[in-house]
Amino acid sequence: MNRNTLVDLKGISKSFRIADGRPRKVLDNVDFKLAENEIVALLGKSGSGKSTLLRIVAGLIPADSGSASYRGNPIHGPAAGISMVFQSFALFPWLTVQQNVELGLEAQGVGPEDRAQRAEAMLELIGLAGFGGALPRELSGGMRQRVGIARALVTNPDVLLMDEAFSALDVMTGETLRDEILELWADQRIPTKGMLIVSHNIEEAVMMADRIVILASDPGRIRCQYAVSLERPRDADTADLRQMVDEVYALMTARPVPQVAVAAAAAPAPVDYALPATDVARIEGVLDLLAEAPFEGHADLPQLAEESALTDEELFPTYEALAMLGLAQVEAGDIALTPLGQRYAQAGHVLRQEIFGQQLLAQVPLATRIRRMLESEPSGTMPRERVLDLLREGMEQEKAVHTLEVAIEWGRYGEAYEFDFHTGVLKLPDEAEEAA
Ligand SMILES: Nc1ncnc2c1ncn2[C@@H]1O[C@H](COP(=O)(O)OP(=O)(O)OP(=O)(O)O)[C@@H](O)[C@H]1O
Repeated sequence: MNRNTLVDLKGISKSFRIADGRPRKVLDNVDFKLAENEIVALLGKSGSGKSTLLRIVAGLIPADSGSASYRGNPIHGPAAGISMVFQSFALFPWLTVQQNVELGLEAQGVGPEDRAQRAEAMLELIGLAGFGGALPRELSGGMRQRVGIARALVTNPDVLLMDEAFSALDVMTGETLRDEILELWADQRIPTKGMLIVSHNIEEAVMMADRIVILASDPGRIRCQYAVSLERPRDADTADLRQMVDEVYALMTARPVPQVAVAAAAAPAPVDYALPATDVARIEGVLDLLAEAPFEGHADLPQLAEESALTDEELFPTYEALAMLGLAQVEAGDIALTPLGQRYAQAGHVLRQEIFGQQLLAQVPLATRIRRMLESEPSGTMPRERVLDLLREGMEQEKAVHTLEVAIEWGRYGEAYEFDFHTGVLKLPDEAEEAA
């Protein structure tokens, strides 16, 4: 084994049982190494298995197959050299700050005096001197996460894992904390030799990591890697860094939007594609933002993200929806309204609904299919379960339910079909029923 390898994952696969008892593969044959002196960020869509991968490295859950080792030793349960910081802070509310930080040391059998001293020193290092006696609820979110970080660092971990450690904090607090950790790392004031972080925030990944690993979804696989060869400390406003953020955005959006059949096609269109997790309000919000100054219909994705109040996790499915509906095109880290998208931006409510419905039926096979099924029913109605059964042939229950919810919201807005939430029945819109 290479002496510099801290964590080595080979052929890792992991499935979870989903609601209907069927296994769902979350990670598929993942090979990954974390080397000494390296910070690696894992990026990927929600559900691509990033946290699962981190939890396998932390020894919190086992892989189904493949091998996971830390410094050459198989990982079977939490290893003494590996610590984790959680998004939710995961503090014990009834323990003081000092007691929370001491917990990790207690688990390692460190004596009370030594524990107290080390916890105090760590609290000082992390900017919490004097707060040892406070309870978590008396602290702000940023300070609570400092406690979470102190608890992870007090054991002098060789490897630090961070699962969206800053995403529950406001932007400024998150950035300050992130920069402080990077400073401790760069000045070698902590003995940590490697970090593996999960993030939803592309800029955060570029600011922190030496290497970014992008996971594909369903099941999670390593899709590509990106080296961030910039000196530290990094400045978010330099041209080099912006360029890299752009490139990572481009990689994240490189997924081809499925080429879909039009409504007039003779064969029923496939409906095994999960619809993006977004709603009409977001779709129109992003479209309006894109249409306005300074973008005027064309934007660099990171810039658009900065201007919008949405997270990357909310934006990506929305871009996908805009592209699916033929209202925008996403290419190489840029998004541009199509001529139809421009028209949509200028339209009033009624015309918007009309364009939405027309595009939905022309571009989204599931909507077309629902409409055809309704048209072939003498009553012009059917229970939602019929669509769910159809969706379940190609995807698992959770995704099928979610996809149907999206299809219903979009379909109701575009007046492609109606839905009665009390009875769970889908129905042709009145005018279509009269025409049928
Ligand atoms: N203990 C579990 N039991 C069943 N399913 C699980 C469990 N843990 C995770 N999953 C499922 O596995 C998939 C991957 O989850 P994971 O949290 O690893 O993804 P992620 O990429 O970290 O997502 P996010 O960015 O939303 O946190 C999800 O569909 C999730 O619902």
